[in-house]
Amino acid sequence: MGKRKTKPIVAVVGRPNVGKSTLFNVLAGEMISIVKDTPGITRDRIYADVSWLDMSFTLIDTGGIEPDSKDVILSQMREQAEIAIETADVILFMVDVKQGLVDADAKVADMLRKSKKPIVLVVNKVDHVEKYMADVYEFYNMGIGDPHPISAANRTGIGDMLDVVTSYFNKTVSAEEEDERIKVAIVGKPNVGKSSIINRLVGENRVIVSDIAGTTRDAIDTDIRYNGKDYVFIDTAGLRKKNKIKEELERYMIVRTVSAVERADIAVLVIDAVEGVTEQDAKIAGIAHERGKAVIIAVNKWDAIEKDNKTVNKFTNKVREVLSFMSYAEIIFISAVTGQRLPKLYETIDIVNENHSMRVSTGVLNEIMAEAVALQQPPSDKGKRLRLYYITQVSVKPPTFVIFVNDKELMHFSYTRYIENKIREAFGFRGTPLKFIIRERKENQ
Ligand SMILES: Nc1nc2c(ncn2[C@@H]2O[C@H](COP(=O)(O)OP(=O)(O)OP(=O)(O)O)[C@@H](O)[C@H]2O)c(=O)[nH]1
Ligand SMILES: Nc1nc2c(ncn2[C@@H]2O[C@H](COP(=O)(O)OP(=O)(O)OP(=O)(O)O)[C@@H](O)[C@H]2O)c(=O)[nH]1
Repeated sequence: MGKRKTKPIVAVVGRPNVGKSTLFNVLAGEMISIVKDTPGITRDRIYADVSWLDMSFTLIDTGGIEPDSKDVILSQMREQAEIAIETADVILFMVDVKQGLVDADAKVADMLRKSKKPIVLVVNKVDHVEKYMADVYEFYNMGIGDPHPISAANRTGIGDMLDVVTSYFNKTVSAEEEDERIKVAIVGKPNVGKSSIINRLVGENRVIVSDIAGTTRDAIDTDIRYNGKDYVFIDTAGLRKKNKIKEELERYMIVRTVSAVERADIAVLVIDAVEGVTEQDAKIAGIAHERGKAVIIAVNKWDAIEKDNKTVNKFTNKVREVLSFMSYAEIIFISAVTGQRLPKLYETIDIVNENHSMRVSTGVLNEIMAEAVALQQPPSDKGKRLRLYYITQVSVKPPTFVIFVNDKELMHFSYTRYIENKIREAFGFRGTPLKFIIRERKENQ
């Protein structure tokens, strides 16, 4: 433990109507982990966490809006495929047995093949295997490997398909585990100054060319050695804006943010000081929050606003209000243009990195919990009082605690929050979310 757990990313590519949403619902369905205490985040099904046996991955639906002409379909699919190639560890290419092999599929298959990414060809709507098997074989002609028949609607073939998908995971995971560099995703809506920050950081420091060459997505990774430590900055800037309608842009922004954040330990959320903090910032922040990453809120363009001695406080309060679900996040005020407080950005990265992987001994945790319980009586309901028996930290990144209680129903969110605050008072855990798992245990166990 203590190693970074990177969840692989699986992107679904396919023409309209082949059944992507249906598959998405089958895989994510009830398992979709909506974080209820993250307000402002209406989560459309752009991405979801999926578990299969002992593995888990992030599923991304790259499909945008419904196009209406054949030309648009092809160009849209190309966009989807590009996003998938850029962000995914495994690409799930979905076709429809009832429509057969169409030209657009073949063209996209060519693109995917060239990317050298693992591709799983999934043939959907094979509701009767005997009836359709001959049609399934036709898809061998695409030259991207074996077609895997499924019926998303009937939920058949899904397990075999997942076995193939997950069989590609191990290789990437072991390579990442060797990696001791501090991984920082620079996220934020367009035009807040993400590239400017990275350029400024690069300008002042030697850049080491990434040693994992050859993959498209490393093009957006920047390695920097600073004060004898190695950092990787993962960029989400430079979204191609041409020909994009608002909803599409937003989808791509989210897909890229999820992919960057997933590969990082720390997310630096860049906010534009001139524009102030917005709901769009909250949406991006929510991605880092629900993924349990350490978070630094960097208010950029600080050079560009009029300031008096109350400005920092006012801005801080506003950020705390809009991003109330991440009160743990560090806030700093920077300028990519003047370089103001960029050294402090590194300092803050180091601090939150340490806190994100900090471990507290069980003995000390139980002392703190006992004290907390003595100070504020746990809640009761219908004559039954909550009892907290034991607390232990089970993992890091983010720090995760298990609390054993007599009755889970009695452990209200507010009391968990109270215990969390006591733990933070004692240890800080600056910049990192904490996770709590509540377990029931019999009185005399
Ligand atoms: N017979 C059959 N129909 C299916 C199956 N899976 C999906 N469908 C149907 O195919 C249609 C399209 O499914 P969707 O999941 O919406 O397809 P999509 O690829 O997400 O489509 P877009 O949102 O347009 O990109 C729906 O009418 C589904 O009910 C299947 O396994 N068998
Ligand atoms: N005054 C001021 N302007 C800045 C600062 N940082 C960036 N800018 C300007 O803001 C604009 C956007 O900066 P970028 O670095 O391209 O922003 P980005 O977030 O990478 O944008 P996308 O590529 O669209 O995601 C540019 O005109 C920059 O010159 C800053 O600290 N102060």
